[in-house]
Amino acid sequence: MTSLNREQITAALDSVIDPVDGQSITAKGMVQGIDIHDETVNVMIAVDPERGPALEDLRQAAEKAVAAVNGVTTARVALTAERPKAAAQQSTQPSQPSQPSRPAQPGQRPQGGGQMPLELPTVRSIVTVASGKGGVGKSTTSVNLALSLVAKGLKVGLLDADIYGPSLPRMMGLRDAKPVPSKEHQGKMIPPSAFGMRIMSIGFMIEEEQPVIWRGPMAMGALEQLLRDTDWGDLDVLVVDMPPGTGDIQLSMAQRVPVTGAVIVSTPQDIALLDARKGLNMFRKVNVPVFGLIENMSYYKCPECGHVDHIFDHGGAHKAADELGVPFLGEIPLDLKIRLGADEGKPIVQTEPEGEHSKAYGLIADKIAAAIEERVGPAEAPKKKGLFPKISFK
Ligand SMILES: Nc1ncnc2c1ncn2[C@@H]1O[C@H](COP(=O)(O)OP(=O)(O)OP(=O)(O)O)[C@@H](O)[C@H]1O
Repeated sequence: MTSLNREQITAALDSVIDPVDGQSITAKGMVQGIDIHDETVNVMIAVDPERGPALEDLRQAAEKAVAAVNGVTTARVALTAERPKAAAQQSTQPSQPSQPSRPAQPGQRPQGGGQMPLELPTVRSIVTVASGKGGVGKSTTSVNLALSLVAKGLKVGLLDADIYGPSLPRMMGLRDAKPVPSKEHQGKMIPPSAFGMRIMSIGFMIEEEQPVIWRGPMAMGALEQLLRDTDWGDLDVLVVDMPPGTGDIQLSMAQRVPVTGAVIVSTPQDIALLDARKGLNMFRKVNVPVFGLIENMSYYKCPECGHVDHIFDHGGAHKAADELGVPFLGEIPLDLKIRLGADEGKPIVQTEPEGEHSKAYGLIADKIAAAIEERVGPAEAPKKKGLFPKISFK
């Protein structure tokens, strides 16, 4: 069996012409994502929503071109609509048509391929939490870091972009919660809140046990919709729990979302670190600043006697960070309380805010907040401790 590659698909799409100006859709940067799975190829093409209905012929031509590639048995092409700037602004803030004092996209950077980054005018900064592979504790870290940023007085939102295994509804104790349509901002959803944060997850739309089979373009489309159609309110920082790995979805996510900075979570094992390096390279490729590496499950401290055991090779992430020239943000121990808290919807930073683990998360959050401030300036709202209601578990 021949294995397909992106070059073959891109070459086929070169021949698909946009009738408006006679240019190839690849040359115009309209091809947003190519996802190859065995002999199935999914392609996403970004179009102006005004033109969407008129482009069915173009979509079919692209599908035909991809289907004709040797080895392709199924070709699917989807059109994805990018809202024009004015409309996006209007639907987010109908009562305040312009806000010149605040840059809409503080993390905006030059994009390759003519792709437009998404507009999120009420979000000052976006920090993605990524990992080269699954199961390293990326979601647990995202939740606890987001809570540490809340504790610093920042307005924080949390997006679960882990479409393969959305775990934030469970980790935030929001299993039965659902977003509700916003009365104020038409077409937007108000996401559930917990611990002073608005949280959006694909998990609110699907059952946790239901396997998520969508791939590439479909997944990216769903993610974009989650980001764009959520009423986030004014945020200092949106923390995005990325899907694990460094595939197409992660890449287009990093390209399409105006990310202020990325943090990479790794466990100390070598293999995970190799994956972390891939993650780092991915962000570098698309010019997203990497705020640094976090080593999770770094060591085990016996709760009885205080003895510290380095179950996995300790310090690998620190060494790798030095070698790769990115900051090492800190280490989080392997601890039963962290696991139980995450799995029971009671994150440790919330339940034990003064505990040593919360302090470890807090120190990392300080570095992230400083890195954000360096890029987008200080938070606009005066930092107030206790801005959000304190929630305690009985
Ligand atoms: N520091 C830690 N100490 C103990 N358990 C942890 C720690 N960090 C994460 N875990 C546990 O490890 C498991 C995987 O964590 P998590 O879901 O956060 O990983 P992930 O990288 O987001 O995984 P996936 O990519 O599969 O979504 C969970 O059961 C979580 O409670």
